[in-house]
Amino acid sequence: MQVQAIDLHPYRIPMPGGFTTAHGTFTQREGCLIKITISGGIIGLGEAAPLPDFGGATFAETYAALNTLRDQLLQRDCVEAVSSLYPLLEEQRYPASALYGLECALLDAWGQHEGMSLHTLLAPAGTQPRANVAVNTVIGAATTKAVTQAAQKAIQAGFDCLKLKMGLSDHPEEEIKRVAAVRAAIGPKVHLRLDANEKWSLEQAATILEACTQYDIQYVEQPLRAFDLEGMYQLRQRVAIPLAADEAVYDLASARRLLDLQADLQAADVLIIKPQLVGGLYPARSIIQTANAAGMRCVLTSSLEAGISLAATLHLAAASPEVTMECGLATLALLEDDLLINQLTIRGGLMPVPTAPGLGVQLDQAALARYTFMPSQEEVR
Ligand SMILES: O=C(O)CCC(=O)c1ccccc1C(=O)O
Ligand SMILES: [Mg+2]
Repeated sequence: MQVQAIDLHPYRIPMPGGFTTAHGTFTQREGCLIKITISGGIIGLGEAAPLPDFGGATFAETYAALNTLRDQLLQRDCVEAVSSLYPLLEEQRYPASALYGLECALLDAWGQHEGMSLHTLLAPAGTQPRANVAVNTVIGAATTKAVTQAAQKAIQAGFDCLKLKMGLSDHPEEEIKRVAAVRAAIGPKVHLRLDANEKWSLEQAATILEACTQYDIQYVEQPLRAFDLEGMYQLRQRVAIPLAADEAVYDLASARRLLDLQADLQAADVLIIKPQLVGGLYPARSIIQTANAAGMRCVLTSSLEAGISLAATLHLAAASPEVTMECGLATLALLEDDLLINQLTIRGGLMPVPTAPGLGVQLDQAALARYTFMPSQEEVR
């Protein structure tokens, strides 16, 4: 199982409707598709899609790192190559998304070689991976009317969990009214979570969340600035709605810091984990297990990447018995295309996990060709 070739394919996929957070609007997604060929002609797929606005490296840094790492992995045994990535992650020498993309491609190849699907490979001994993962949809529209309409549409499509983007208005009363309108539109049973993307001050957050307690909020993502862990701790004492750290989990070390604080200054009830940021499926799994042992819950989400990396996160969610809340994986529809031949589906709020060996997905070469772009000289270096 020797690594024989590593091919890199930078892609840029438009996001026709955009994705607006309190940080701004994504209108396209850039990443690098990774194809790793091992002996026997098996090809593993991975995707390095950094999120520079969320603490990740830039595309240029990630692409440069992939070019360097490629030379280090060629000719090595596939399993040994996977293990060689984790010390590099600990040393923080390379962007997390580069290491994750390579891990994913190597695990896909390994899984195919073993005839085992990734969720089976990843499932802890003695546990049975799930065949489907419950997912939430995200709603972020300009007006309250558009938001409630989108919420109703999502329910009709079968979602049982909605995430509402907040922080888009400067007036706390408008934010509260929006939550009230959505809860009224979706009825009492559907799970409702909020995401403020760091927009609020401690006082604003306390005002809005106290008023929203009556609307049965599952949790609120990142009400305060990513670095304000002390503020998060204080807010937790003041409001009953569980707080989730999202932007505060921008790499593996930051996730561990939140877990370390758990004992005395607990800054979050829930950790939002993105494999692209924490640097791999195994690192993500170790965070999930440590968090679970410490009484903190984790939710896995996409980084708005294409279907290859999204499928990998889906496999991990299916293989993580500790992850019981809906995962943020309903984001492929935001992209113009997802680079897969058989696209991942969502029915009744559930995403079926591919069952074929490895990732179980097939690359759509024509789609990749459509979205391939040439990085500048500087990025190739
Ligand atoms: O969590 C989800 O439902 C989808 C993923 C998501 O919202 C997201 C994806 C990339 C960057 C930031 C965010 C976010 O939580 O704002
Ligand atoms: Mg978030």
